[in-house]
Amino acid sequence: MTVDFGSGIGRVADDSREADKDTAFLSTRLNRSFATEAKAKGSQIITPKGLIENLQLADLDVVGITGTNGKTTTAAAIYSILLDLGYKTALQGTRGFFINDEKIEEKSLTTPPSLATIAHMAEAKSHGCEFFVMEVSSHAIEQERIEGIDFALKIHTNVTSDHLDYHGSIEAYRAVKSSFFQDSGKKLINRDEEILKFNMQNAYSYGIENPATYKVMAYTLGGGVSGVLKHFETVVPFETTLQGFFNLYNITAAIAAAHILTAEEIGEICEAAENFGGVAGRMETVSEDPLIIVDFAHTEDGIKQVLDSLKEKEVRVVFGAGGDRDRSKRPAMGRAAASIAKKVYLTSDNPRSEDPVKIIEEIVEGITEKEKVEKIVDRREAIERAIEELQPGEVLLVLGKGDETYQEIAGKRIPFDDRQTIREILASRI
Ligand SMILES: CC(=O)N[C@H]1[C@@H](OP(=O)(O)OP(=O)(O)OC[C@H]2O[C@@H](n3ccc(=O)[nH]c3=O)[C@H](O)[C@@H]2O)O[C@H](CO)[C@@H](O)[C@@H]1O[C@H](C)C(=O)N[C@@H](C)C(=O)N[C@H](CCC(=O)O)C(=O)O
Ligand SMILES: Nc1ncnc2c1ncn2[C@@H]1O[C@H](COP(=O)(O)OP(=O)(O)OP(=O)(O)O)[C@@H](O)[C@H]1O
Ligand SMILES: N[C@H](CCC[C@H](N)C(=O)O)C(=O)O
Ligand SMILES: [Mg+2]
Repeated sequence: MTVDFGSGIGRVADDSREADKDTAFLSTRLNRSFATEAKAKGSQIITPKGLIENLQLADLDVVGITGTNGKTTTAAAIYSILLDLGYKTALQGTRGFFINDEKIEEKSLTTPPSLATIAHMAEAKSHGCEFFVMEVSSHAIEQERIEGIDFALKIHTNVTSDHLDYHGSIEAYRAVKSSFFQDSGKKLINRDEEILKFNMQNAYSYGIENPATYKVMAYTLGGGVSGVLKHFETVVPFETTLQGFFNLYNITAAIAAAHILTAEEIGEICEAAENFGGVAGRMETVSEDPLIIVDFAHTEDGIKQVLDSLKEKEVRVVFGAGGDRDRSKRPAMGRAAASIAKKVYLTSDNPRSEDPVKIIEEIVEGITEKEKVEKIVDRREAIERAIEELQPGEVLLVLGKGDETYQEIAGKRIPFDDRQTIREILASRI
């Protein structure tokens, strides 16, 4: 891509084929081998650090959130709190790019390539933003898409298991996540998890079970996650409309982050947190009666967390697993769902170039309670069957796609939205 930053550095490209004497070449880990070619075309070579300096972005406070699950939710909560407190803020992540409550770009990657992120940072600064909240994926850490960014705060949500196809092993995945936290900058760590290795300097922590800088002393989950937060001598209550125990971690991390980043009173921050309504497609109640919830759980831990948070109810689950993605998570997802749910309807979730029937079989391999399984390749039919069989008092969970608006089959994106599909099926039954 090429970005025109205007007067000063002017045009910058991260592809040697777009570089010339008027277009500087941003040299990164991914394209360094093409720098000689760009130079030969008369292009000035610049590094991400050099570009950030040139654009004078140092006073933009960048907040980076990483972890297997909860990045989008925690990032959105921080963004919402900071905006509510009156700070101009930008948000970059899985759902796209936003500035001061306005959507600027549609979703692409969770962490875009270096040049795109720096362009977003420049845009945020030109809109007067003080904060730039971004999700940092494990791919981005490994590929150094975040090179040159001096983070004001780095946040850890959790490290369970995903993307092992890319990283090769769970050890390699954990090492990549840990590598993000080795510098002496400010960091906020989930104390209830012991997987992450981090530099203790400037480390703050949050937790529910273990002693932490920001510690949840008591909580309730009914009707929305609420609790009492203790920070040294200060004890403050907070209330939210978020569903699920795991969201207690996300909101606590967000409150702690806002407190570390600003000079605001923690009580004010907790009040602002109450206005965060959650993220589309994450524990989104699509229908109250019958109770049907759509969630983006697409890992073993995500499924476990969502089911655990509804354990007082009988639950039916519709889900699949993505094609051309980590295959090792498929049986584990099956096991997690079938060990708690009354019935699982296995279906397609972006099979991409793979055979959806084979993906379903790989999920089934992890399930011992085979009598609980029904396989329906067509996702709409699977949802239809589950709604048909849903008994009074039960909950239907439709997992994996969240706010996605397509189903990717054989390289084609076909419009499909779980929430809309559920509404259509319910409407046709009246
Ligand atoms: C596997 C993977 O992550 N691949 C990423 C990688 O692709 P690549 O290494 O194949 O790129 P490449 O084509 O070799 O080019 C490397 C660089 O050389 C440059 N180039 C290339 C040719 C040339 O002649 N001259 C030249 O300068 C290219 O412009 C590019 O800058 O570098 C590209 C440019 O930065 C990325 O767009 C691409 O992401 C692909 C599209 C992708 O799907 N990635 C997914 C898996 C991903 O990153 N997902 C994560 C996690 C999702 C989550 O859990 O939330 C994400 O952050 O979204
Ligand atoms: N703190 C958490 N711990 C465990 N699971 C969580 C947590 N927060 C969210 N989840 C589960 O993970 C799903 C995805 O949440 P979210 O979109 O916030 O994560 P993410 O890390 O951004 O995911 P992705 O990498 O796919 O973009 C949720 O729908 C929920 O099922
Ligand atoms: N960030 C995740 C999202 C997975 C969502 C699920 N619907 C799928 O397609 O597997 C990934 O790209 O692996
Ligand atoms: Mg995300």
